[in-house]
Amino acid sequence: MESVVNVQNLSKTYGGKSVVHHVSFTIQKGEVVAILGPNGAGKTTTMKMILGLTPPTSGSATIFNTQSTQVKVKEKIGVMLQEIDLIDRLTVRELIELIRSYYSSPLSFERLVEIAGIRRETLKSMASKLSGGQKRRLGFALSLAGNPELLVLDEPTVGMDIHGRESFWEKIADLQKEGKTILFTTHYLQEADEFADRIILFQNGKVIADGKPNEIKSRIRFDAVSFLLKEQIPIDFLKTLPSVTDVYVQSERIYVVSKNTDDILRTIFEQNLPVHNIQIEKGSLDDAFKHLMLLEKEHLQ
Ligand SMILES: Nc1ncnc2c1ncn2[C@@H]1O[C@H](COP(=O)(O)OP(=O)(O)OP(=O)(O)O)[C@@H](O)[C@H]1O
Repeated sequence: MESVVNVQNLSKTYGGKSVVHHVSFTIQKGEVVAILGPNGAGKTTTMKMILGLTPPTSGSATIFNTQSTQVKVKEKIGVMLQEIDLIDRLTVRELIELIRSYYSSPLSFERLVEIAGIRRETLKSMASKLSGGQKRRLGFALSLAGNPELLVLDEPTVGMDIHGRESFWEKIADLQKEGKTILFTTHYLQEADEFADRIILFQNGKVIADGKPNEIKSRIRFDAVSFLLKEQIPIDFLKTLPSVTDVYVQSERIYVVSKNTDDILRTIFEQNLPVHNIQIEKGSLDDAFKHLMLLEKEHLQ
């Protein structure tokens, strides 16, 4: 198989703070891969390092086995970042034509307008005056202008309405059938699950799981025992119990995350811990993912 993106031990530090930490993965031709994780997990920074827009502190990233800053690679990549800077005083039509003119074999104007779902009446509008959703569509058209082999999309559906999202994902599926490789970031588990062949799960700048959506979903599902404290006691020792993967506090309730909730209950009773209102949480997938997001926020504070 042909490797399209190759990331080896990639790290980025901003002002002494590690935001991407020894990340490695390879993406093969024709894969649709989601980089999934909560806000601030390091998804955009990783993407920018892959694209050569931000230099890594250490490690390396290549596209088609070449540094992405080289022109011959740029011809093969289409990119849509979160903030779309649109040149002032150009209409949508003029901007699409301008970007097409940079490439040796661009997609036709009509095809771009059709794929991106841009309405005919929008073509005469000033690009910089478009709504958020319309800007995203235009950004999608521009990313495809050069008929790229690799599409890199940062949070592509933010700001799109439900119909916009549906048609966007249909087009992505069509592009995959044409053999294109697609890498996108998202913080929606559902989006990654439904539309990617593979999910690379980020947390706190690290890859914590990498696999097919079903594998990832089974990784993040969790059970927990939760309780309130009758009196303040140190709870850190709970983290050292063999089956425990996490202990956190939310609205005064202590959550002890473990695949073996019986073990936790036994410890509570054997040690006669001053707790009350004990609950067994059999987390749904959505809860598990929200939990992951919440953890991220607490770690950042
Ligand atoms: N230029 C920068 N200078 C300093 N810190 C930065 C810079 N860019 C990103 N960061 C920090 O790096 C961390 C990771 O940010 P990044 O944008 O990569 O996360 P993300 O997973 O893409 O999140 P989001 O979904 O919010 O874009 C954050 O804590 C962010 O504040």
